[in-house]
Amino acid sequence: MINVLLTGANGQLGTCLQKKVNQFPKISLDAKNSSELNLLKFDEVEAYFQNYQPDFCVNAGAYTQVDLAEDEAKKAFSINAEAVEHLAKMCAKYNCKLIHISTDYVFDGKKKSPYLETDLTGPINAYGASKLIGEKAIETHLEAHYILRTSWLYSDVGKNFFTSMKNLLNKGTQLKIVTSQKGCPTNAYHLAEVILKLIEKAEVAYGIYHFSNSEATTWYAFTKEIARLIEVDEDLVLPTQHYPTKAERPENSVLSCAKIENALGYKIADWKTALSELK
Ligand SMILES: NC(=O)C1=CN([C@@H]2O[C@H](COP(=O)(O)OP(=O)(O)OC[C@H]3O[C@@H](n4cnc5c(N)ncnc54)[C@H](OP(=O)(O)O)[C@@H]3O)[C@@H](O)[C@H]2O)C=CC1
Ligand SMILES: Cc1cn([C@H]2C[C@H](O)[C@@H](COP(=O)(O)OP(=O)(O)O[C@H]3O[C@@H](C)C(=O)[C@@H](O)[C@H]3O)O2)c(=O)[nH]c1=O
Repeated sequence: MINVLLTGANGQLGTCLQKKVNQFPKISLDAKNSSELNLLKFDEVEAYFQNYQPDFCVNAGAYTQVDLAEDEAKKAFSINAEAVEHLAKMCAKYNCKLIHISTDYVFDGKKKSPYLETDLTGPINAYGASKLIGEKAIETHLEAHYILRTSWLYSDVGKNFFTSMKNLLNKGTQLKIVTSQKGCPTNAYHLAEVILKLIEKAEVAYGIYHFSNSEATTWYAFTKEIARLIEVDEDLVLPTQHYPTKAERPENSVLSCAKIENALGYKIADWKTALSELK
């Protein structure tokens, strides 16, 4: 068996991983939520590694509130950077491979084509900056790492863009949604599957990988498709060039995902197909 520690287990991705893992009989997942294993309690994290010596750690724990991070930067950095640095050190000390999740928001969004893993980063908000420092800490302290950058993650679990829009549309709320940001929505179950395949496959080269569903869209077109799928009036979704938010978002969030497709021999689904699975 491959013994895997899952941190942040009650979040969106953590929940999807727990629902998917039964399709991977060689993987034994020890799922810990934030109260069972708080990444900020460094002694308790070390005690876990000392006692259980997992083969892999999947870190699904993070501070993910993009706008609030502008006012709570200290908190965002402590979870997304300092706790991640400690986790990487523990993985190095106890010979554990780390799969860590990062974001399209490490880029400034000015590039005119999809972002490659090797492209220059340049976050334009506090959340993105905190996630980038987390990435750098892993690269500094641990060779045996996979950093999976993903974008626009959604599912039927908890509060995310898909569930929020679906709830509002079902109540007949008129929505104004931005057309000025481009990206690829990612079904969190697909990301969970890729993570589990990565663990199972074992010989994939360490480093940074991008993963999202394919075909670029906008938040507006994504929301229109949600409306179509749940069979509410699509005219409830109106386009807007600007939607005021505390944090700035990158204009281009599209990630090039060929590296992971080739490494895993995995055919990435397009975002509309992936979305239709959640109907
Ligand atoms: N959501 C998105 O659109 C995207 C997410 N990502 C990245 O993907 C990963 C998963 O995101 P997602 O599942 O959506 O996020 P969620 O916000 O749904 O889940 C994050 C989880 O982290 C937990 N957590 C927070 N602080 C700690 C801590 N100190 N110790 C342990 N756990 C903690 C939270 O627990 P609690 O609620 O109890 O605090 C929560 O369960 C994150 O790394 C995120 O940055 C990347 C791109 C897009
Ligand atoms: C609610 C709402 C948002 N918007 C805009 C605001 C923003 O520019 C865009 C996306 O909305 P949100 O704020 O919900 O999404 P946001 O929190 O920016 O989502 C991000 O989360 C983090 C964790 C990531 O890592 C990113 O990949 C990305 O998924 O849509 C509208 O245009 N109309 C609306 O009614």
